[in-house]
Amino acid sequence: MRLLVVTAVTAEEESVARGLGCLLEDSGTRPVPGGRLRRLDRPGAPSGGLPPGLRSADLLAAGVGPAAAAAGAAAALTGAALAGEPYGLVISAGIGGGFVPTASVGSVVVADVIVAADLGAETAEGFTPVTELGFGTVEHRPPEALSRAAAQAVGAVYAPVLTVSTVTGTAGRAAALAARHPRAAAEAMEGFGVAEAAAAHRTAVLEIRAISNPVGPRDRANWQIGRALTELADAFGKLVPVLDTLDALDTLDAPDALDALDAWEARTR
Ligand SMILES: O=C(O)c1cccc(C(=O)CC[C@H]2O[C@@H](n3cnc4c(=O)[nH]cnc43)[C@H](O)[C@@H]2O)c1
Repeated sequence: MRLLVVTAVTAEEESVARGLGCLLEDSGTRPVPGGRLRRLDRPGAPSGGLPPGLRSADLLAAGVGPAAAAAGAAAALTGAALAGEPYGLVISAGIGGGFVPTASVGSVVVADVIVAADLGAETAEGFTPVTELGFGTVEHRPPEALSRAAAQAVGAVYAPVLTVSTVTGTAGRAAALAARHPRAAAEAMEGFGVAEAAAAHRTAVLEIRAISNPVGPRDRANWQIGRALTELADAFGKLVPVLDTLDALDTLDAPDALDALDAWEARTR
């Protein structure tokens, strides 16, 4: 199974690489339009054949925000498909803000749903999501059994992760988001962009966030970014055994990847 992990910045990419390092070796970089992929490969078996399971991971630091994330993920997914090496799974990963008390600083959240929380219109009655205006979508759902297994392996909170274009900086905004999304555990700025690109390629998506700060009044000096990056690396280390079971996606083209994942989910239930 080939994996693409999209982060915003290289510090997050480095954490993911450290976490996956127990299984995969760094084999350099590959260009993609607008950026470069860092390739981690699994060493071949002595016979020259590759063992089943997770074969490689491409890591992409695509920039901050949903637009940069979508553009980067789409370029990588398209490049891989054209090269005849489509990805079986895309993960949006990085640090994020946690809704207190569900997700405290230092905890990890795996999304059961990835929500575009500010994609819509402001009206006299308040915020209206774009779907109520007759357009598009505001939610992407990761495969349930896979995301649940990932959360369990990592010891993560399993709950909605919101994607916003503006980091929440007031108690009022935090309360408004929590009222609209009472189950939300985290907010970040890239998940929905990555999920849109994955959906266009009919490829499964996960989002994993290590919490660096509470969602609420802006207190940038107290963001615990180093701690969150360590937790992110730890989470990817714990995720390896789950990713290693996804060999069913190995030989399939992207259009079939979701069907293969359904089959995997049926087997593991
Ligand atoms: O100094 C600020 O207030 C500020 C404004 C915009 C962006 C930033 C960043 O540091 C980028 C945020 C980066 O990290 C993720 N992240 C982390 N915590 C949060 C949060 O509470 N809300 C939204 N995003 C967050 C995000 O995914 C970005 O990649 C700082």
